Amino acid sequence: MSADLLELRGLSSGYEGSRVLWDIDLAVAGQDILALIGRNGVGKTTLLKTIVGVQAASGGQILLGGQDMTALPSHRRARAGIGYVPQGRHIFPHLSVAENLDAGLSACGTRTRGRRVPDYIFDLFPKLHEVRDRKGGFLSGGEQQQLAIGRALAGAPRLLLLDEPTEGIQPNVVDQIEQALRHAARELSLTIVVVEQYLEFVWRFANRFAAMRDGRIVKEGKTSESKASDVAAFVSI
Ligand SMILES: Nc1ncnc2c1ncn2[C@@H]1O[C@H](COP(=O)(O)OP(=O)(O)OP(=O)(O)O)[C@@H](O)[C@H]1O
Repeated sequence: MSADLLELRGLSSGYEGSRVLWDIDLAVAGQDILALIGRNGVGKTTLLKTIVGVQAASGGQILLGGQDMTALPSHRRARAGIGYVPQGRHIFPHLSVAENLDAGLSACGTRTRGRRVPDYIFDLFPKLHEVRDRKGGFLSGGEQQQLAIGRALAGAPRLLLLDEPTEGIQPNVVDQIEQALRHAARELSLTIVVVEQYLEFVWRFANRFAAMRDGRIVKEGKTSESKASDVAAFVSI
């Protein structure tokens, strides 16, 4: 069993006047794929944003490989190896695919050291190579998702945070994305935390799950030791 890559200790966070996360303790071992599940509004996105530093923690600690990230700004966390694919993808619509990927390198400071977008991004997502000169805004939803993942992987993160990667994507493209992520996880020794409502995908892709309710983690386990139907109550209304 590898040591924990990500550790959250008593993590709290929220927005002006409303606390959303309450004393979250979570340990994610190196190369684990952990799915965060839960109904709309329980705080899954807020948890990812707090880990990545887009949202400030109001208490507790975030450790990556034992190093305290809690007080670091998000660009320093990106340099330390945290990659993030936000919900809704947030690609730059007026920039080309190649420029979007370049932005992923800049975000983690590697562009300044003269690196180019690594070839493995195009090996993982051959479609991105085909459309490398096309503006991001002209891509299909599935292509945009591949681009958002490629952009996050361009900086060779250790930890990849994915927010609902299958949302609004047709099943055959979900399969392609799943295969590419699996391949990337293996080749790049990635640890992944994925927010996902689509339990079939979770049970194929993740080896662990953590279910959230009202800003707290209320159930955790291995996907191999439980059934998707056991946790369906945490995602359906
Ligand atoms: N920018 C914001 N300002 C104020 N409140 C917010 C903000 N973003 C989210 N919230 C609130 O925080 C709570 C948790 O939202 P969050 O998006 O983290 O939930 P979620 O589990 O990811 O839901 P979903 O599955 O719908 O994305 C909700 O009550 C939401 O209304």
